[in-house]
Amino acid sequence: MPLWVDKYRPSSFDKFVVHKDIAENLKKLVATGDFPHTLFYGPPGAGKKTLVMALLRAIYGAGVEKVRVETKPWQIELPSRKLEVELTTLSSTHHLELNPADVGSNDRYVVQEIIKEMARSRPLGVDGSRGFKVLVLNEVDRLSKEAQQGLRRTMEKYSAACRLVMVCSNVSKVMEPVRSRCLCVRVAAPTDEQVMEVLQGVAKKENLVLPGPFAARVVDYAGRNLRRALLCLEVCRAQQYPFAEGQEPQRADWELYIAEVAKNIMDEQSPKQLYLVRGKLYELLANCVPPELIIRQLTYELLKRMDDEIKLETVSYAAQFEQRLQEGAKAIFHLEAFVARTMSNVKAYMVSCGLA
Ligand SMILES: Nc1ncnc2c1ncn2[C@@H]1O[C@H](COP(=O)(O)OP(=O)(O)OP(=O)(O)O)[C@@H](O)[C@H]1O
Repeated sequence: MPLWVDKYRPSSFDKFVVHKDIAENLKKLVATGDFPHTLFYGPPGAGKKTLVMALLRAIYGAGVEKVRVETKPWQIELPSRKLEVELTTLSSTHHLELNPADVGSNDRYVVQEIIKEMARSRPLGVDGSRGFKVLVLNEVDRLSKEAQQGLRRTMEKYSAACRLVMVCSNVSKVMEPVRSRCLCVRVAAPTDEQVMEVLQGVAKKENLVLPGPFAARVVDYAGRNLRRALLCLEVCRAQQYPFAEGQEPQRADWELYIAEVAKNIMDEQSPKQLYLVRGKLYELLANCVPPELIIRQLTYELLKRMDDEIKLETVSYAAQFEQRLQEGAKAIFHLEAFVARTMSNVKAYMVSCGLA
């Protein structure tokens, strides 16, 4: 049984509930018979992947949905040595999808090699004209600078044989020369009203009665992330149905853990407490919670617990340390520095109020 997020993903542009305007424009673009390299960017759960899938379907028809998942080694000839990297790809006869950042520092070779290989096997159109294949690259914001430079060169060289469709959440980490060679499509987070509309649509198709106050709580919990909203609704459905008006969405374990870290920071500000919090941050990282998500969620939980006077400063430091996180290598340094700075601010504020 597919999850609701997959089951109710609109497959064609006409069925879109949100981003109808983008869908309409892409539809017109495809109708011209060609389209440029495209870069979709926007926050998690905003609907980027759904747009990419609908775009592929609009170009090639339902055939693109018959995909093969393969993990195969790629042999890459370098001037000095032979390199072998293993990469998982998802492909149909018309397109290939991959996550080049998964191969770490070898990403630059992978990007060039795969595009070259694709260009070699250029498909024929139904009328005998030479068609093009689409290469979908996910998380291009995680690609190294060298890989992005390679991408830019290959994009130009093979533009007749293949089109790139790139997806990322942080567009500022994609270099300007790549961005300027693409049609950049901003996929904004849906509004709370739109998330509600999607939830109501799914509830209707599943024949569920969705009480207003409960639905509003799910929307609030989702924080304008459609995937989160749908997953939450499905979990709640499994836990208790009929839904109760006062039913609370179940929060994930990592979220509860971060809430506990925020509580630790607000309870005591000392080197000993910082040491305790460091252990918990390591635990989160070891469980593959992305550092950017940790800092964002931690800030959110801290704001709930602190006085208005220090909120602005906390947000400003969170932004500063998040940027260092993006630029630096060791996430734990920046996370811990943010915690130490917050503890220091909270302590100074309490002293100034005569509370400590
Ligand atoms: N336009 C839409 N109308 C209705 N539902 C949508 C729409 N776009 C997305 N959804 C629903 O939201 C879910 C999440 O969307 P999607 O996977 O496209 O997000 P994303 O931006 O690619 O997220 P991430 O960056 O985290 O991978 C989809 O599985 C689908 O069910």
